[in-house]
Formats: sequence, structure tokens, C-alpha cells
Amino acid sequence: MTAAARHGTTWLGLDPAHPFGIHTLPYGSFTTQDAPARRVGVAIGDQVLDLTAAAGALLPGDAALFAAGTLDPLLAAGPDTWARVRAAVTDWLGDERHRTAVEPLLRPAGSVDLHLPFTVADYVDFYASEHHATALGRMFRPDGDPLTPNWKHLPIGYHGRAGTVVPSGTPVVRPTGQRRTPEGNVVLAASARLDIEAEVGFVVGTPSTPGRPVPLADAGRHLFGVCLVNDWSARDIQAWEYVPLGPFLGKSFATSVSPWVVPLAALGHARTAPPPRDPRPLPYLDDTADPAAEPWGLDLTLRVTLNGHPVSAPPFAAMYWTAAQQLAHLTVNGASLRTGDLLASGTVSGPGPGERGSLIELTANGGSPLTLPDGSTRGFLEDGDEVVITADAPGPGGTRIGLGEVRGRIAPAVSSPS
Ligand SMILES: O=C(O)/C=C/C(=O)CC(=O)CC(=O)O
Ligand SMILES: [Ca+2]
Ligand SMILES: [Mg+2]
Repeated sequence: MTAAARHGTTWLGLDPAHPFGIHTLPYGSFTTQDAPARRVGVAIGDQVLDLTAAAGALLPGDAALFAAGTLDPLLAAGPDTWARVRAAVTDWLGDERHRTAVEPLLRPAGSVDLHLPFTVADYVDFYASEHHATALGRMFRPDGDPLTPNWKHLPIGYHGRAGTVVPSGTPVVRPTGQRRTPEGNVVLAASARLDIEAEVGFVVGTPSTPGRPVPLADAGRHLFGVCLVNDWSARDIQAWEYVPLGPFLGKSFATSVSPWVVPLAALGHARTAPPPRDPRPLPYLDDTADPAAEPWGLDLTLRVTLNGHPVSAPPFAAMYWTAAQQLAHLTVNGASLRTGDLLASGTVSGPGPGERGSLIELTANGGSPLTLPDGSTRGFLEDGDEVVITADAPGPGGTRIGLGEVRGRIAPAVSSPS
């Protein structure tokens, strides 16, 4: 890497404060009006490098990885390839001598359409924020302990619906489902308590062997990168259906993800110690006991806006369970990982009132609605509402690593049989 690239500047003349600077280099899948075939892109500043085209000339040994136009082959190729490709892209964009070859392969970010970046294999949604779990426990189980007895012994999760993971910008149709009215009648109706869940998604690259648990220290061999997730949740459908087997239709209608996957390699400066955990979990989850597995959380600051109005800034550093622990737990029974598995962290909520990652927390279950600048109030989402979640993290030399955004607007329910 050149000295200029190390300092966050390149021949592109980028503002070193740009969230998609030379130290971020996230991967996505794009098309343009004139070229409908999918291509792999790397975001740099307000431009997108066409990696499918660039690899043919600049990385010929790896060109096949980008031919399909999704990240799937790159994810499957494993950590040595991830490092080689990232080093090459950093060199092209950072070193003036590549300018003539690379400049024609840059597209203005505003001129590309972004798609689901990888094929979602299995989707798991965890529940790793102690603040979120405590707040929901108080609301739903006021007579018992807010945390269930298992909560500090294992990262709770459920298997979700991979086929309804949609890219940022896809309209979210208000779900219809069964619920129980306050009078006790069971009805089929459009959800009246549609919520968001601001989460971070971990994307699995390298698969694992069936029957072989993935130890904490091996997480970095399997996890490729992160994206942002909005796990839309219909609280009324959820409340009626989810005992005893967990969330089903209340969360399976749509889960939105950001189009850019930021490799874990870009988040080295964001690694941070997780909060103290007590009691110590069993050895396969005890990252303080394993000398090969330094415990790492990530210092990501999420920001949630509703119709352009900031409503929350959830801190990911406060999460109790780490991605490595979630991976170790997910595979401890011998279940294997597939390329493209998406592990959502669970709703990210911090301790402060402005740090909650769901409306059910921000509005006390709808009882204390938010007031928006236009004077309207929201307990839960209305048709036409648009939610945007962004995030960034510390990078080298005072730079910021951006995660981009996940955006979604609520469309009215489709009428359905009763
Ligand atoms: O505690 C409950 O009864 C319900 C919890 C959730 O709905 C949260 C969830 O789906 C997992 C998460 O995103 O944290
Ligand atoms: Ca969730
Ligand atoms: Mg969902």
C-alpha cells in the first residue's frame, strides 16, 4: 500500500472522512440501465468499482469469482482469497500507477441499481442485547424475571425465513395475520403493531463440516463480513402465535438487508471487549478462558431514522453475546454452516432511552408515542412510513468505516380472505 492509501487518501481525491473510504471497501451486486447482467462492485467514495470487469484484467487468476455477479463464489473461497482480493483492490484504488486502468471501471454510485449481494442460505435471528431482552421481558412477562433462566447461558435464537430476506429499498407490505383482540376474539387482520428491529447481520463465507462444532477461535475463518438488518416485526401477530415455539409469521414476511457487505477485515479498529459477562458460560462459549479466542465485540454506532427524523442511536458495543459465541453455539449440536448463512445479532439496544433498536421499546409498547417534526405521533409504523438504519465504526487514523444503509417503506396491506 502506498503512503497516501495508508493515510486514507488516494488518487481519487477522496475526502478522508468519507464513510466509504479506502479502508472500507465493501462488496455489493449491481446492474446499470445499459447493462442488465449482475456485476460485483466495490463502493469507494461516491463511486462503484466494477470488480467483475476489473478482475479480468487486474486479477486474472480470480476473475471467475466475480463472473456470476453475486458475492457467493467470493464468500465460498475462504479467508486467503478474501485477503488477496482486498489487498489488490486497495492497491488499485490507492496507487496512482493503476489510475489509467481503473478509472474507466468506476461508475457514479447514483447510476447503479443495487441488489441482494449474496444468496441467503439459512437465516438465524439471535437475541443478544441484554438491554433489549430485559426491556421486552419486563413488558411481556411482568410477573417474572425479565431475563429467562437460560439467557446468560446461551445465545438464544430461532431459525428464520431466508427466502424473504430482501434488499434495502424493497417496499415492505404490511402483513396480515391472526391476532387476538383486547376483547379476546381471534381475527385475521392487517397488523396494527408493525415494528422495526435494528440489527447487525454477520455473513458466513466458508462452510463448516457437518457434525463438527466451530470453536470460538475459528469464527474468523467462517465469517466474511457484516451488513445492516431491519427485522420487521408484527408485534400483535407475534404475541398471539409465539408460545411455545417462538416467532413464526410475525417476523417472516420481510427482513431487509443493506446492499453493501463490509468485510470483517475492515473492522479491525472497531474490535472491542464485550461487556463483562456473569456467570461464565460453559467452556465452548467462554471466550475469556480460550487463549486462542480473544473476545471481540464491535464498536458500531447504529442510527435509526423514521421519515428522516432521528429516533435512536443503538450502540452495538453493548451486545452481550458476540458473533463468535453465536457461531459456536449454532454449531455445537453438529449443525453445519453454509456459504451465505446470515446471522442477525438480535435487536441492538443500549442502556439509554435514545439507544433502543425497536419502536416497542422507544414508545413503551405504544403507550408513549414518538412525536415527529410534522406533529404526528407514532406508537408503531403507519403506511407510507420510511425507516432508514445506518451505522459506522472507527477506522485507522481517525477515519470512519461506514456500513451504508438499510431502507424500507411500509406499503398498505393486501386484502386477504378472512
Ligand atoms: O422476549 C420476547 O418475548 C420477544 C423478543 C423479540 O421479539 C426479539 C427478537 O425477535 C430477537 C431480537 O431481535 O432481539
Ligand atoms: Ca430480530
Ligand atoms: Mg424477519
